Amino acid sequence: MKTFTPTTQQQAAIDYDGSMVITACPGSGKTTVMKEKIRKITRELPQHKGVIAITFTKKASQELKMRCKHNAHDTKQSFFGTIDSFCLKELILPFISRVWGGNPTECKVVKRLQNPYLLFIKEEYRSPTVENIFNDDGFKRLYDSGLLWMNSFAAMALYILRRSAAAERYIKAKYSHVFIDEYQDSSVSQHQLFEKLHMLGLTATAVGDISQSIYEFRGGNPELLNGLVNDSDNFKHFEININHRSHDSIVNYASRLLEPSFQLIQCAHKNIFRREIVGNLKDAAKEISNWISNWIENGEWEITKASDIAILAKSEKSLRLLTSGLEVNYRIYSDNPLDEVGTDCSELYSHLLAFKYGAIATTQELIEIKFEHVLSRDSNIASIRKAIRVIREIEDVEQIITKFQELALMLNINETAASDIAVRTILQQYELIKQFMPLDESEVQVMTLHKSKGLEFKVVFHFDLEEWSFPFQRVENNDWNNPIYPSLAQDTNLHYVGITRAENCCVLIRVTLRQNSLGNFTQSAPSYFLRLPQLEGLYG
Ligand SMILES: Nc1ncnc2c1ncn2[C@@H]1O[C@H](COP(=O)(O)OP(=O)(O)OP(=O)(O)O)[C@@H](O)[C@H]1O
Repeated sequence: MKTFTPTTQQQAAIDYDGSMVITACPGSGKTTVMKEKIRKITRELPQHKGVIAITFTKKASQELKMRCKHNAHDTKQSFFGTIDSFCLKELILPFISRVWGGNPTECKVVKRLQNPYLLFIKEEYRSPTVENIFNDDGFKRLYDSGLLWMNSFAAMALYILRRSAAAERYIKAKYSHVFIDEYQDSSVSQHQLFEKLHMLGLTATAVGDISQSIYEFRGGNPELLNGLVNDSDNFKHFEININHRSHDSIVNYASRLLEPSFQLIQCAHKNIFRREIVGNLKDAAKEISNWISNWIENGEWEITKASDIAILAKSEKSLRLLTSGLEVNYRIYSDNPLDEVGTDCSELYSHLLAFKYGAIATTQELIEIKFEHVLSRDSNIASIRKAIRVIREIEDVEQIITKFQELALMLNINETAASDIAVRTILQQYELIKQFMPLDESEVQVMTLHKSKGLEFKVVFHFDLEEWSFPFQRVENNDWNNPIYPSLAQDTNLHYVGITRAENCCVLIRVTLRQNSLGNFTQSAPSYFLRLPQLEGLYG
């Protein structure tokens, strides 16, 4: 991490006390600004109050929490977590029984709805809104059947705030501020919840970057961030637009990708390169393995360890082919069989594996992530701790699964079959087990472009830059000569996110042989992204 003296832009955003919206380019220090603001605010708050700090991923929230608490700083009653965990822990579990009766702690949290439950609701909402909850009694039927559907959490939280004065009083009494990071990926209901919290009197801060919007397919809507920028009566707009992370030549390239008339920054060197490698992704991996080994050995690009280097690609399939040819130590962050199950049970099991293999370091950390709400209704903490600790001591696969099932039962999860099978698969493959171990600095980091969001590396290798690989293409009406790019704007943002992860060097790679959907290798053409005229002359 570089030493941090706030710039004038950053300082202005840190100092402003009212509600605000911060738009920030990659590497501009928005996470650091949020941290400084939270530390400043919590210093002044009485012991019984805190701020709500919402981030897009759990990893980001752990990072923000750690940075806010640095040097034993007391964040008081502050909440750090994702929007879903905020809605669940602070509104749904404590208050839903006041509006719908029943006992929410008996309910199961599910990520995906399957039949017959899918039939309870009028349509398969991508991201339900509070209006949907008012107009579709299927949501209450789901709850009455013991299900809490994650996709509906923000809308349900809003529904509770509209119907329960006690919930409103609780939030107003406990929290003074709300922060939401990565606002460009917020859904309509998350946006409405943010506005509701603001209306309740909380000072509200939204932080985001339209150009880093990459989750529209999941209901994210970047226009909501623009809406706040234009709402100058309620939100003062601050822009932080200096990229402190990437070499100026990388900033030039990335900025021109989005804005062909971007005024270039003068720089003596070009640290962004295009390379064409003959062969397929496996051949390319062999070739870059040599470059990587040499660069690590000679400390090129200020690399001090292998984990300073990232290999990014659009698809998981490409990553699998790539890693089959890599001749350096690496860690792949791919979707594992538990991610594919996608239930509350699979999520619990992922955390249990992370504890077993060390990515979650302590029993306390695991309890805070997964068991907190159980403890509030049943303080049998000693037996939970004991059950958790045993996980690290056993090696037999079936014994491990039995222990996982016991812990699942403590969270009212009875259906474990699909996750049991996934754990069996993971425990048979060292590469999958590795995902649950703490970061090893001797490993190059391999992941999809989506997973790289928010991260930074000294060197980035960006693959999949062939036509048909990235951006996504589709043929309509059998017109093979004029395929269309149906998600060009989001794909351009994703390419931008990938490039701007790099601090000192970014290598854009096209392989000459591309694997098609049938698994065959065919001659490739350069990606649309490599043919943009505004990028000519900007790479080495
Ligand atoms: N004023 C500054 N001076 C020097 N370095 C800075 C400054 N502000 C931020 N940085 C550094 O720039 C890098 C990017 O900061 P940070 O991760 O907070 O940016 P971000 O806006 O959250 O990025 P992104 O949106 O791309 O994830 C970090 O290494 C950080 O230490």
